[in-house]
Amino acid sequence: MAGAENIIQVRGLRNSFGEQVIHDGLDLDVRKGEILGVVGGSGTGKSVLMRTIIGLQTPDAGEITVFGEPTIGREATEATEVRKRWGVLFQGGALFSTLTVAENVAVPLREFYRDLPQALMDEIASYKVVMTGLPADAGPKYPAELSGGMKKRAGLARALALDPELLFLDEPTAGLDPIGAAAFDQLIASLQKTLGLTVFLITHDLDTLYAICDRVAVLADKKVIAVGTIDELIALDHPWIEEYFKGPRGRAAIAAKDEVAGMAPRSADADAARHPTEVEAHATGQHSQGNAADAHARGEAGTR
Ligand SMILES: Nc1ncnc2c1ncn2[C@@H]1O[C@H](COP(=O)(O)OP(=O)(O)OP(=O)(O)O)[C@@H](O)[C@H]1O
Repeated sequence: MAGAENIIQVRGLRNSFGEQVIHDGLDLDVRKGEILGVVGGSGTGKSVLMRTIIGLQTPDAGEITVFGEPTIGREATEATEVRKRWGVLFQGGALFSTLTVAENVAVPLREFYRDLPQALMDEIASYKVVMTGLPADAGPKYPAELSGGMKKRAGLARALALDPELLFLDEPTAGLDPIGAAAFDQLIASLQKTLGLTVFLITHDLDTLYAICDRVAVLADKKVIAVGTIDELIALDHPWIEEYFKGPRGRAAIAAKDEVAGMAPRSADADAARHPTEVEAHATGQHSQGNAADAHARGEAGTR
């Protein structure tokens, strides 16, 4: 993929809240048409990174371009054209509880296309509802009437309202049961393929990483310490990465993936050995996260 077009480019990003430095010298490229998984221990700043890329958080320093347009320090009104080209599924879905599903989906349409006739807005909303696998009668329902999985789908329908080219997903499968999570993974993969989307996907879910991500970016030590395929990452000598992918959950995820593929069980080491790394990594050997992977896996709500 050398020379692939970067849809998102982050350089030298620094974010802090008071004394707490979240990112320092963070670089990241997201390539056109890929599903990039973003992982890291709790509090490493995955959501803050996403919020900064989409312009909801102003960093102390750094440069970010999305579709070649700078997003930092621009008023929402200035960046309208580029904002229309992405959709966001926030953690937990972030639906407006007083609006129906269809009204939630119509929110971005109202924001960007005020003059759109109501009938057309309704039609687009119903189409997006069905597209995300919700029953057609989900449109008039309120979020409180939906299951967790349905809420995620409604949030995804809203994220797709403007036919985006780029999708930001913040922990889309958190809190879903394994079957619901696997179904949601497949929905993302099939939408990505059908619509040719580029996807920035924050997750703690190893099954999601194995099932649908083309590459994975690892956040630790205030930076993206490595980016690559899982095989490439596993081949790196970094304690957090090793523990994350080769810990109990990592091994279970590999076994599940192999079972789906009808392959004999193998180990993460064997996986890595098949692909000697050429990772585009900034693997630095810094490892202040220590046992974060394990702690993270234990504390994570995802049940897979
Ligand atoms: N608006 C804010 N004001 C102050 N601190 C904040 C703010 N937003 C985030 N933080 C802090 O920044 C750090 C990174 O938060 P963030 O939500 O990005 O972590 P994360 O990697 O997404 O974590 P998790 O995996 O638990 O969701 C945390 O310590 C958080 O408390």
